[in-house]
Amino acid sequence: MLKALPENIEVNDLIQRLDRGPAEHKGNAGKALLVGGDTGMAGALLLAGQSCLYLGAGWTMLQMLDHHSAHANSNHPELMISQASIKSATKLQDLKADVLGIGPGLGQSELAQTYLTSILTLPNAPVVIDADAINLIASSENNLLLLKIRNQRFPHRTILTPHPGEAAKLLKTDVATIQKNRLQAINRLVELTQSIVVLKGQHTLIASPDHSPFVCQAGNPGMATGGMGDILTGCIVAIAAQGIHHHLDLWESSCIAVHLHALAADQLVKKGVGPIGLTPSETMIEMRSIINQQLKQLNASH
Ligand SMILES: NC(=O)C1=CN([C@@H]2O[C@H](COP(=O)(O)OP(=O)(O)OC[C@H]3O[C@@H](n4cnc5c(N)ncnc54)[C@H](OP(=O)(O)O)[C@@H]3O)[C@@H](O)[C@H]2O)[C@@H](O)CC1
Ligand SMILES: Nc1ncnc2c1ncn2[C@@H]1O[C@H](COP(=O)(O)OP(=O)(O)O)[C@@H](O)[C@H]1O
Repeated sequence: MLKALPENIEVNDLIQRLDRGPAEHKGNAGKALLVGGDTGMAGALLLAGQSCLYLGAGWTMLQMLDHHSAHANSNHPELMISQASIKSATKLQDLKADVLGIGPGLGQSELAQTYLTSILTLPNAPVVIDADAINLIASSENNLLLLKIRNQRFPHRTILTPHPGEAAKLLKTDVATIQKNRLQAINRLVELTQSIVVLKGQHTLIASPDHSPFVCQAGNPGMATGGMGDILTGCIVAIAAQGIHHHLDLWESSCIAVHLHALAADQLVKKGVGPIGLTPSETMIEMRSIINQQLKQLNASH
């Protein structure tokens, strides 16, 4: 039988490591960089960025491909948004982000490919690969090779978060085949990519070359709305960025994020916010509430 996520990973114990000491500063919460948001999909990158902000990253920087949207966002002036260009792709090294995420609304342009290559060849920093960045890997043997080389050199520092459509592209099959045997699919995805993998959809699975699959029993069909995956990406990046100083690796950060994301959606449905019309924007705020409530409870019990 599959192990369930909250019990076996002891998510609460992991969340406790995010507790902030009185003298902590933003450097302790980590520098996050997200890349995506091509024309017509700027919202995907903004959602990932806002989620990263609400889940506690010290700095959230966005490299936006759509030049019309690459400017300060008055609803969220905290986000440091700049225009993506071939020049900045090569400058990623200088930015020294603690954790990077690529994919939300990225598209599959030449510039998107340039960023993916730059990020896959960056040393050390944990990387979250989502959406079109996964599609780019699925459609290029060279990208898959770069991913495998990265995993050989820096194991446990890359995660892919495919939904069943993206998983089908990676495995050169169809969505029905993925859904018929999700366990087999995630095992094949881990074997193919040598990465941590989150296979999204009802009963999200998470596995890695060192961890057999766990299932997330939380979550509901209210989550079937555009942008819901983008906020998961932002959340993983935020928690992994804090994890650098708070001793959480990418696997642990991803388990927390998957659990929080689904739990938040379930809590909102219980309150009558959804399933119909549940939004990613509401879900990320609920995720923030849950994490802070849990920290408060854990502190009170010690
Ligand atoms: N506000 C914005 O700017 C937004 C921008 N966005 C950005 O748009 C880009 C393209 O993303 P997208 O959503 O348009 O289509 P995409 O993900 O390629 O394929 C969808 C197909 O995959 C499948 N499938 C998916 N889930 C499944 C499941 N659980 N269970 C079963 N099947 C499932 C399903 O295939 P079907 O079954 O229909 O054959 C479905 O039709 C991407 O970069 C993203 O970040 C979005 O984030 C939205 C908000
Ligand atoms: N029926 C469902 N039950 C549980 N979770 C769901 C369901 N439908 C969607 N989700 C979750 O919502 C998110 C959707 O992500 P994704 O398809 O990548 O959306 P987008 O690309 O629009 O951001 C995933 O985390 C997925 O697990």
